[in-house]
Amino acid sequence: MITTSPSAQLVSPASRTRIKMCGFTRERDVDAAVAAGADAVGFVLYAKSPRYVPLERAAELARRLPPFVTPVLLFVNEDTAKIRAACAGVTGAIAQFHGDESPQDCWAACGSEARPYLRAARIPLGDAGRGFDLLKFAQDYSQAQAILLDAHIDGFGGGGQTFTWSLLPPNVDAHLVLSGGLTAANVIDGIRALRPRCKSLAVDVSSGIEVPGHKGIKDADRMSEFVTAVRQADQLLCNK
Ligand SMILES: O=C(O)c1ccccc1NCC(=O)[C@H](O)[C@H](O)COP(=O)(O)O
Repeated sequence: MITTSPSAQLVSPASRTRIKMCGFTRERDVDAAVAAGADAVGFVLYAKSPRYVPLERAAELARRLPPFVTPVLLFVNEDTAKIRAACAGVTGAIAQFHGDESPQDCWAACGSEARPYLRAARIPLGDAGRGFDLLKFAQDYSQAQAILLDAHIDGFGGGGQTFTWSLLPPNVDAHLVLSGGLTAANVIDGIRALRPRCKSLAVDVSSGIEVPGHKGIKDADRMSEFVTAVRQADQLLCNK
């Protein structure tokens, strides 16, 4: 017989928020992310990023992943042939396009090979976010597995900044990944604000699980705290 404590709550599968952690460079951090409960682990293949890892290194780190934890390869305006080769070199990888890639670029690199991909929507900070047409973006990139919402910053991504979630449209016909400046302290608010607006919501974090001032170096405690906060959000929404 299975018993639970009186306070234990079952989380329905539909409300388990998937978690992607991004910008890994070290073995121990990948292992800690998996131990903490990450569903996906991202590697930045953009040479100008402080979190850049060459493809061979990304492949080596990704080989540590157990089944059902997905490696995600990040690209910024990369050549189609290089993207295809990179994805082929990392078993089970999906791609994340974080630059100015058109729907046709994404399709040529991944869609035509039936490989899932995420498309980043870089949303202007503050009130300027009002001008971003997410409905059109989601329609334009309807072949993407999900639209990853990030803050528009110099350097494309990993900036640790939040955009204004409340300015997003109330109904988006897409799977969304909330990203940009998430931490254990704000992710519950983010999930509560966004989950009702889309088909499904996952979250993505990089700076918020790092040792402060050390890009690409992750902190095991921060990763655990982040996952704990996401699970709290799931419980809160489950009980509503
Ligand atoms: O992380 C980078 O350095 C990076 C560079 C260029 C393009 C994308 C990059 N990261 C993308 C991510 O998926 C990050 O997780 C996302 O931007 C959120 O980052 P943060 O605000 O630091 O949590």
